[in-house]
Amino acid sequence: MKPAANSTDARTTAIEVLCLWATTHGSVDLFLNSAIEQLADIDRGLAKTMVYGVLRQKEYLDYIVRAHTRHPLRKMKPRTLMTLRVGVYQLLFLHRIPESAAVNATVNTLKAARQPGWLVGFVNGVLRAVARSRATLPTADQMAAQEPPLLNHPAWLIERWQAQFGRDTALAICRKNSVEPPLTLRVNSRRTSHSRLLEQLHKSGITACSGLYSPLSVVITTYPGAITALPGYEEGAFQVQDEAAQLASLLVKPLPLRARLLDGCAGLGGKTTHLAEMLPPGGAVVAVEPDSRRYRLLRDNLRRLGHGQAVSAVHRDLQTYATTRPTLFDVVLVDAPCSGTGVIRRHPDIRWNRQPEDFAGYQQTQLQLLEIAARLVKPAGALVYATCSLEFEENEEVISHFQEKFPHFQVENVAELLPETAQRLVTGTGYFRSSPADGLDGFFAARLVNQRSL
Ligand SMILES: C[S@@+](CC[C@H](N)C(=O)[O-])C[C@H]1O[C@@H](n2cnc3c(N)ncnc32)[C@H](O)[C@@H]1O
Repeated sequence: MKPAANSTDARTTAIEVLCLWATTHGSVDLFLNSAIEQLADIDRGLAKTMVYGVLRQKEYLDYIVRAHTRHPLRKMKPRTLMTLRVGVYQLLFLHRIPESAAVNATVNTLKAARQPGWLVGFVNGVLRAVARSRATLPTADQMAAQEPPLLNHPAWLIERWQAQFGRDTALAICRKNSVEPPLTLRVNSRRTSHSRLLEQLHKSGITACSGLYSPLSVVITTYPGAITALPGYEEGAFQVQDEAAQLASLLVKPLPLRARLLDGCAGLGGKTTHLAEMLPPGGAVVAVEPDSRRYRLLRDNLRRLGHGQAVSAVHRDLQTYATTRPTLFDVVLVDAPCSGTGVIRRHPDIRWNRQPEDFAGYQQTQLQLLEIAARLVKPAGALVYATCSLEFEENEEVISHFQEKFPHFQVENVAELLPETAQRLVTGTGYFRSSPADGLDGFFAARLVNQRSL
């Protein structure tokens, strides 16, 4: 059977992206975003599903490949190994794809790449053998539950999490990271209401419900299409954002009338736009982002969500912005660059890209940003520090090092700022800490108040 040209494109794209990732260990999202541009919507979704799926199940897929060939995986070229992984992933996880299409279309990518006949025959043979035995193969869930469990994470990271959180939580995090997370939206309360957005989604046949933790959240369990095709997208009715990130932004409250806020690491504006929605009358937000691609997307988001007036976007780094000596702010948010170990379920390459020695470097950057930000906070104002990392070095340790130099910034317990449903995510010290084990992205956030009086 000859596969449709488009489905071959999705597989070729997935394999090319995975090969590029394997040789550079760069961000798979950046590779994917540029590679899928020329694909049709349906193929974009399939290419992304295969790339993310292979990264989430890499060790399990390798276990299955190993069981069907005597050829050592470490001696295979990246294209061979990635083609096998993409093929096995389709056979064992994408049940909507017929077996013959999964095998033939995957093998055809090798022919299109002018690979030698013996290699095409080898990959074809392995995939057909997996297809024949698939009813009797152990599932990924069974392998994750056996002793020792196969968890699709590097051993050093599992050990690190076991030391920090205990064995049960570490294993729960790994298991959650191997499953596709839901798509979560934050309602733009300036444009629509929670119930209206839910109704709009239901009318379009999309199953959605309220989240468990954040009152503004709408959770869509399965949606294979493009975000831009969701009803309400163009009108700015929502922002895609995990519930944990939505809760972290609540730490900027309470805000005085005409409050001035600084988002010191704005990124694409996930939190900037939330801050704009919380602003009291006469308030304003300054959003700083040095990366050109992110800055452009930040501007797009501000326009789409209708915050062009209230937010001034600044294309600089925080250090340079601070040298302009701006008027001091009521609240400064530092949502710092970090290892991202809390968002591995959404960015599955992170688990394979990080190394144990990376955390010290992140800590240094985070402390530097926090110290610059602290000098921009008004007396009696607040500094909110957040990361999407699970690591102690990037969170609690950053706060304690910061306080050694800035003892007039005192940690404030954030329990009162969070909804009842999120109280269990407040630590004994008064920080906000979520984990994939709770069904959320892993976030840390702290609120520090400048005790110097006016
Ligand atoms: C964790 S992301 C921010 C995510 C964003 N707040 C959101 O909610 O969507 C950190 C951001 O900090 C930016 N960044 C890196 N170095 C910076 C610096 N020196 N000053 C300001 N921002 C910086 C990065 O480009 C990145 O966009």
